[in-house]
Amino acid sequence: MAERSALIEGTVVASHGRHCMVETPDGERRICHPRGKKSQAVVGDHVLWQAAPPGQGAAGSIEKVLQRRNLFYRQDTIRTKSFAANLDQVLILIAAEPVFSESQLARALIAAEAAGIRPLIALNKSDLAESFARAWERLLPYRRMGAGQHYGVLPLSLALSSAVDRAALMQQLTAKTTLVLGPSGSGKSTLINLLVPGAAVLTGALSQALNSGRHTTTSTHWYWIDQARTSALIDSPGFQEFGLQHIAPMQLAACMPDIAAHAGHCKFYNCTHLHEPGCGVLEAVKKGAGADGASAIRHKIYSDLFAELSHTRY
Ligand SMILES: Nc1nc2c(ncn2[C@@H]2O[C@H](COP(=O)(O)OP(=O)(O)OP(=O)(O)O)[C@@H](O)[C@H]2O)c(=O)[nH]1
Ligand SMILES: [Zn+2]
Repeated sequence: MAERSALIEGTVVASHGRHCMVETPDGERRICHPRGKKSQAVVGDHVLWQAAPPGQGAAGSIEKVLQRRNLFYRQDTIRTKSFAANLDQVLILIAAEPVFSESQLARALIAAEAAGIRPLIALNKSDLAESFARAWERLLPYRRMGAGQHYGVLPLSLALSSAVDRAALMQQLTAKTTLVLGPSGSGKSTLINLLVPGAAVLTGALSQALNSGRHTTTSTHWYWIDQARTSALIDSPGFQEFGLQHIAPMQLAACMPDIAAHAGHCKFYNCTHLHEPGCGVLEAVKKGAGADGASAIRHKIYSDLFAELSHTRY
């Protein structure tokens, strides 16, 4: 029987289907396959892997996925998509154009809250003055949440003011692992290329290695953004159709900080904030989007989601 080689620690830095690229602490990278269903890993996972026995190829095997600090995922009625594990924050990049879907933004933020991961919002293309002003206005409730140490919105002009944006982003990203999400066209590639010169070439090579030579862009990638390899960005597709089936309707309010802020004032402890008398949230909505009120649009997103998550529960 061939002697089993030692277990080596590593971090998953790319994944495609069942194939992973694992990086050791000293920066060496190796393609690994999971040993069984239990060792199915996602980008950001810390794993124990093993080299193949001599003469059996270069690919290693993932023997164990170490306990996760968190997992960012979405879930529709039939499928779960895991984006990445062990994150410090999720950066949601939207832009003045194309016009972003507030429902999609809200869903991603709720998923982050539910997983206990800090969300950040950045609004790109500030050079498109008129549409930027409109988008900035739409983001008022989210900018307000920023005042309470929550979200805040970082204005960017990635294609134009690169040095300024680079500094502003590095301030947020240094010494952290950050997942970047955003709708198509918001500037994700521009952002990655600004922080990781040569990223496109890197990604192409990784995708080819993992996908047996065929080029693909539908995988998740980890990039170091500093020499010391303490700050990382993870680029992942799949911002659309952000299912939240893993969240119970009664858990929703706690995942929306501006709604939660008023939920403590409700008459009933199990208030749904939809129709009850003496509801603190409904009273805040009546006051409007002022400083002590709540946004009607945000409450509409809340009630639509509440209905969606209630209907599909069985
Ligand atoms: N006006 C303006 N255009 C920008 C800015 N940043 C990026 N763009 C442009 O927006 C378009 C989309 O940028 P990408 O970086 O390709 O966006 P993406 O999010 O990677 O898009 P997908 O590849 O579709 O996922 C490109 O034509 C960029 O040149 C900006 O600050 N201002
Ligand atoms: Zn209530």
